[in-house]
Amino acid sequence: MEEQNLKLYSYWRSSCAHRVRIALNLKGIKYDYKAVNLLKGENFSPEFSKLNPLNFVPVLEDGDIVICDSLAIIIYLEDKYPQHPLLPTDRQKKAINYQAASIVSSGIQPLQNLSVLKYIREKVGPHEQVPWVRSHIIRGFTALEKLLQGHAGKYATGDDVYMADLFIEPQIQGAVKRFNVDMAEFPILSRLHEAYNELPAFRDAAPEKQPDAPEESK
Ligand SMILES: N[C@@H](CCC(=O)N[C@@H](CS)C(=O)NCC(=O)O)C(=O)O
Repeated sequence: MEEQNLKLYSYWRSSCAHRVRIALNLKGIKYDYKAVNLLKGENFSPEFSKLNPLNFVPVLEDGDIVICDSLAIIIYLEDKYPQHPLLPTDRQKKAINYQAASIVSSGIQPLQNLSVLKYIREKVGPHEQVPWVRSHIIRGFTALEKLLQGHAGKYATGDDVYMADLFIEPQIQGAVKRFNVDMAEFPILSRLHEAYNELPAFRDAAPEKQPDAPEESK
């Protein structure tokens, strides 16, 4: 692992932080893990608000440089650390990686984050939370299956791991573990999920492996 002075503000179960953890592991970059407990509202502390006025994890600190948002962080890491490229050179495959990242990061995850769930729980009703999230996951996964058809190899866009994979796996883990989505409907995604599990960079980034994961999740 390459020695760096990077700090990653993360929460064990955050799928957005999970994407960045995979990128750091693939590139072999050591970092300092700063736990931010979202359930305790630590993301709304004055110190954290200074780092990210949107009060979301992940945040990456690299000396004086502070980057909020997993996609921005991943692009920053890609620029700074060329090892293990996260984008293919083929233009079409590159575009598929951008689309997959966007389907997850704007079409699925924002609709299931804690603030949205709290709003639904309080303003609509607690029973509406899970059906809401599941419907958006299923819609996004259906689009991903179509997008990857004819392009997926061992991984999302061929036989190497790229950006799409970093977004897909944390979303599948959340879908299965937290929202009980039946992956049988999504054969490509199910196959990818199995393949990621073989890779140490993915295994070590998993929520239950993080220092702030509660004992019962391990
Ligand atoms: N677009 C942002 C979204 C960040 C985000 O939604 N983070 C979630 C955890 S995955 C969060 O901090 N939620 C806290 C909340 O909803 O209050 C990214 O990709 O980093």
